[in-house]
Amino acid sequence: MDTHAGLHSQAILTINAGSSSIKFSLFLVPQLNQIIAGQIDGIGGEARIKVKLASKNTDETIILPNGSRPQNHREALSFLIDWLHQFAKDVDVIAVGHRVVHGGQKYSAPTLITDAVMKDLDALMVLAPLHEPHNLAGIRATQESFGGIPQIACFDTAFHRTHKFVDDCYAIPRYFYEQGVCRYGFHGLSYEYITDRLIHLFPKDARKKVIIAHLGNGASMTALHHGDSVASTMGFSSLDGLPMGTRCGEIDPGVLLYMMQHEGMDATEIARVLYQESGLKGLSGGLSNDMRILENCDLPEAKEAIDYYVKEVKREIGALTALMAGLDVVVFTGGIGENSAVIRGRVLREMAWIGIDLDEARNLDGEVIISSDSSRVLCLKIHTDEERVIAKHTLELSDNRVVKNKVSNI
Ligand SMILES: Nc1ncnc2c1ncn2[C@@H]1O[C@H](COP(=O)(O)OP(=O)(O)O)[C@@H](O)[C@H]1O
Ligand SMILES: CC(=O)OP(=O)(O)O
Ligand SMILES: [Mg+2]
Repeated sequence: MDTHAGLHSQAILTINAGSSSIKFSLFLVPQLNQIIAGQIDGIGGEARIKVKLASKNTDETIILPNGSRPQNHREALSFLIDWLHQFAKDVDVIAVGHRVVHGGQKYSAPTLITDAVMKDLDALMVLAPLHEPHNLAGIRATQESFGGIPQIACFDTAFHRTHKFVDDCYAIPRYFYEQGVCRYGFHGLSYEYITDRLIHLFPKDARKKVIIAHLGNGASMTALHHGDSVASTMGFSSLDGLPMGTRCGEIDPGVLLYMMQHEGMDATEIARVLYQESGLKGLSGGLSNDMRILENCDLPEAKEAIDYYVKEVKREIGALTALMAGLDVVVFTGGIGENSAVIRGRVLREMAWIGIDLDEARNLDGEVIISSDSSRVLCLKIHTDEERVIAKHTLELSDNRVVKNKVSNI
């Protein structure tokens, strides 16, 4: 495989270590042309590496042979780094940017990673157990493999630090808030990318009252006014809000008390059920966490899981609209938001009362504008690109570091 990047081209590597996959990209500097985009998934099972080379404009999937299949994220990361050293040997990686899901209250912007930063992030691991441990493992793996080059953490929570206190707190004793028990909101890199695209594509609408629905394996929605996040459906952890592939979404805390008091479940068991056995998978009776499979299944449980999903998306659009006192634009993004005309269609048709007029043909064709020309609310489908946001911040911060080093060395 040849990246056609040219010998000793300089590039930024981005790593987005998720709950079940590791996404990676190489961007040439300074223009940030993406030369490789890829993903390792099926970690622990039949691991595959999917690669898209800009030079070929094709997707290639390599099913890893039995002996070399990574069994966990650590093995997958070391496999990925070896693979990159081999297949992108014409490229010099000058900085690595990482998606880090949780930045807590302290980190409201991308940050150059130091030992002190890693110590802070280690302490946040408990708040995002499905993501943060993998994010930090990714950082450690690239620190070992790429030596002293700058490593930048880009936080999912940072985008939401514009919320007012009442949109961030829970109605529990105030000292919990002081301890950091508050609504953080996630998927911020995706929201940042979509906000930039909106400003570029629809400058007159981008600063109005906007809801972005990031519907992927993890899912959340954010209300934006004047381009700033005012509220989001995910809260303290990545469990809250919409139902997800395997996560429950909003739930009465009384259910957790019931699980403890009547089922004798401890925190580890409850966490497993809420993070890994719930959502679409749980409601479909264990059928699948994948919307594609549920959409193509005739069993009533699959239908009910989709009905619940659609109901919750509508409910949250209503709630966020109420908080903004209006709605001008709805954007769908993420794996489900971008690819499922069924889900987009159902949500938008059933919300016609709010001023939405869906254009069925545009929706089926997956066009960017999916509402009719006479719709009061503009409805859009926009592909998200968290990796590009990471690369942009990594370039900015690593450039600064190079300049600073030069200055301090004089
Ligand atoms: N054509 C499709 N129709 C319905 N759902 C889809 C389609 N393609 C992908 N999806 C959904 O998108 C999900 C993955 O979304 P993605 O945003 O890539 O996930 P992640 O949160 O892991 O980044 C899959 O689990 C699947 O349910
Ligand atoms: C925070 C979160 O839910 O992330 P993902 O969608 O990658 O699972
Ligand atoms: Mg995602």
